[in-house]
Amino acid sequence: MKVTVSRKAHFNAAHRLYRKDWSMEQNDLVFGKCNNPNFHGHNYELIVSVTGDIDQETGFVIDVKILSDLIKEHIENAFDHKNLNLDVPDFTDLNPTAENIAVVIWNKLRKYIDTNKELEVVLYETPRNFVTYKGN
Ligand SMILES: Nc1nc2c(c(=O)[nH]1)N=C([C@H](O)[C@H](O)COP(=O)(O)OP(=O)(O)OP(=O)(O)O)CN2
Ligand SMILES: [Zn+2]
Repeated sequence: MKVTVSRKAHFNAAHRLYRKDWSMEQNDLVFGKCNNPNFHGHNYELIVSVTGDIDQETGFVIDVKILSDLIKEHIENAFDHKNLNLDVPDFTDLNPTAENIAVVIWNKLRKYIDTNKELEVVLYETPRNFVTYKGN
């Protein structure tokens, strides 16, 4: 019997969507206003879900406090009030799209979640735009 436990979190961050190897014109064409050289910001909303069997002794799939602490330490502390392009090494050579941010978050958390449990990341960049990554 598999059960999913989810924890919500959020962080504010600035970013610019562009490729260093493209001209300004090409970046404008593809990324539009998101290519603003002065950056722009989002209030990101994150939902991290862990799916697995219920431990018969504790009744937990995963202790939500442990999940919350993992998100705080590895995601919020790294991303909150940061410029993703300039302050976060993961995006030095990776465009900080919602898709790429979700994959980076998943990879950061995966190593702390038991291998017999599944991990899913849902990242809202705006109230209407969100992406999902499950590791494949
Ligand atoms: N596939 C993706 N497309 C876009 C991404 C992305 O990460 N993945 N990101 C952006 C920009 O970051 C942009 O800032 C998104 O904002 P916006 O288009 O303004 O989104 P809203 O939901 O606020 O806008 P409405 O159209 O008013 O709903 C663009 N594309
Ligand atoms: Zn944006």
